[in-house]
Amino acid sequence: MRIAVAADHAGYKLKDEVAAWLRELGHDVDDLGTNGPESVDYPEYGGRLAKAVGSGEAERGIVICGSGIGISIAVNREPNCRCARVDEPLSAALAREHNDANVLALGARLIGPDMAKACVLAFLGTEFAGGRHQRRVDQLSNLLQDSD
Ligand SMILES: O=C(CO)[C@H](O)[C@H](O)[C@H](O)COP(=O)(O)O
Repeated sequence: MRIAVAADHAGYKLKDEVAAWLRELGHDVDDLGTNGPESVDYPEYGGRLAKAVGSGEAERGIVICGSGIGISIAVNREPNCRCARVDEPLSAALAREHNDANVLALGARLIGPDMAKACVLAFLGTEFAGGRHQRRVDQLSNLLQDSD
């Protein structure tokens, strides 16, 4: 699967670890930065990733900041992205099964690499259930159209 990853300074180390692990698992990973500890702003990196996933360039995205909150808000500004911030695997699976989330947000100051990887595995390994959930996801898209 082609997966884009992005983080701010608080998340880049965890992002690097998750990206290397995803490559070992055989995924194609596009690393959209940041790549060091210098302070940067999460809207820029969330915005880059949102473009990559929203345009279809990447099938899924993973974003990481200190809490996962700011960068998830940034990604959710893109109409074609549904970003879920989670800190345990059941929420990651439900974000796929019920919400067809295509971007996962993690907080590097809140969870460690093992929990992050468990969340990512659940996110990548769970299918959208469709049915009544499709109707609700369609309603989310309609909310954005109505606000134009
Ligand atoms: O957006 C956030 C909080 O909602 C992220 O955790 C950021 O990484 C955090 O705000 C960055 O904080 P810093 O004090 O500038 O390192």
